[in-house]
Formats: sequence, C-alpha cells, structure tokens
Amino acid sequence: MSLNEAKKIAAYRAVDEWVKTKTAVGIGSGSTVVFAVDRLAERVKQEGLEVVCVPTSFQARQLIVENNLVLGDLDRYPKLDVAIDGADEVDKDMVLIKGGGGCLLQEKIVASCAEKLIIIADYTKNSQKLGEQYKKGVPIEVVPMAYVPIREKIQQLFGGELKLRMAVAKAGPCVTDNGNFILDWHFPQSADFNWTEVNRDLLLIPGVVETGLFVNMATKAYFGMADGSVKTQEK
Ligand SMILES: O=C(CO)[C@H](O)[C@H](O)COP(=O)(O)O
Repeated sequence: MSLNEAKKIAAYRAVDEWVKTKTAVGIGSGSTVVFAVDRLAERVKQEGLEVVCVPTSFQARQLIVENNLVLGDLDRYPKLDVAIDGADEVDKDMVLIKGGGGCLLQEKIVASCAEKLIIIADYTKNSQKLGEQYKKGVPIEVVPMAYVPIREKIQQLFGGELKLRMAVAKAGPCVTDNGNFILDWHFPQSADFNWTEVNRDLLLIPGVVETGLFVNMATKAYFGMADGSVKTQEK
C-alpha cells in the first residue's frame, strides 16, 4: 500500500468514527487532511451530513471552500466538537510533533478549542520516541526580529541545533500564515526530555509564539498501515 493510500484509510476511518451531523469540526493542515476533507464532502453529498468547518491554515481554508463545505471561524464557533489533523510524529505517550507544514500555531489554537483532537497519519509517523522517525526537528514559530537570540537561548538551554526554515520557491525564510519565522530545533537524540517541561520552557522565551510540541492534546491517533489495516492509539 502506498503512503497516500495509508493516509486515506486513516483519514476516512477517523472522519467516519468522529464526525457527527450538526457539529463544528476543526480542519487541520497537510497532505493527510486532504483525504479527511474529501470524505467530509462525500458524506455531505451522500448522507446530508451538516458540519461547519473551522480551518487551521490558508491551505485548510482553501480545501473547505473548494469542497463547498461550510466555512466557520472561532468567533462564531469558539467551541468545536472535534478537530481532525495530521502529525509529523506521534510517540508512545501521544506527544506529537506538528508544524512540518508550518501551520502549528493555528493548529494548536484550533485543537485547544476542540473537545477532541483526532490525529490521522500514515505508518511512518508512529514512533516510540520523538525523533526516531521524523528527522526535521521540532518546529518553533518565532517573531522574526527575535530569531537569532531565541536560537541561542534554546541552544544554551537544551543543546542541539536550530535551523531557520527557508522557503522553497522564494529567496529567504519561510514566512508562516501569521507572518512569523520557523526555527526547526534538531534536539539531541540522546537526551531523555520531559516534553511538558520543554514545551513550557520554550514558551517562556520572549518572541517564541508557539511550539510544534503537542503534549496532552490528542485523544486518539489513526495510522494507515502498509498492510491496509488501520492501527489506533490512545493515551
Ligand atoms: O503539522 C502539520 C502542518 O503544520 C501537518 O499536520 C503535519 O506536517 C503532517 O502533514 P502530512 O499530513 O502532510 O504528513
């Protein structure tokens, strides 16, 4: 089974199990979420499902609009029934790395407004320990003027290496949907971090807007496996 097929079976299963009619749903970002939105659109047509979709990024907003789903926002729907999102890695304790697509800030805000955060992913995201599978580090969204001092402070506090994420089809840094930069923190693999504490300490650094560490947020993860099955994980 290809990676895309694995993403699709995880997304379809999660949408079918968690999205009920007359609910407000947070829509995550990334390539796996595309399949979740496809399934939502299918169910709207087939069974008259009524959902309002609150996006976590420009990409998610476009997906909602292009699929003719009802677009909502947190002003009107500050409490969501469920948020469905991808992840870059999920460890054995359901700690997530998110932000590979640069959308971590709005993803965390939307997840924090949802009663349940449901993760959909292919089998390459399923780890025992963070960093085992995902090699691009923990994304940290920062205010542009502060990226150098923040980089130094994190390096001194925890070690590892921080790389300013660069844009792909533009010269210079990657700029988030919120006008910020991203530092990808390649943390030392040998360290046995308490991610709750690390996340809290990172957020205390002036200029750090949000981290891609999602601790104690996810309710359940669905992994599409290579053999065509879907593996689930709960805390
Ligand atoms: O956090 C994210 C974007 O900021 C995505 O959820 C994460 O990168 C997973 O993406 P994909 O479904 O493409 O593997």
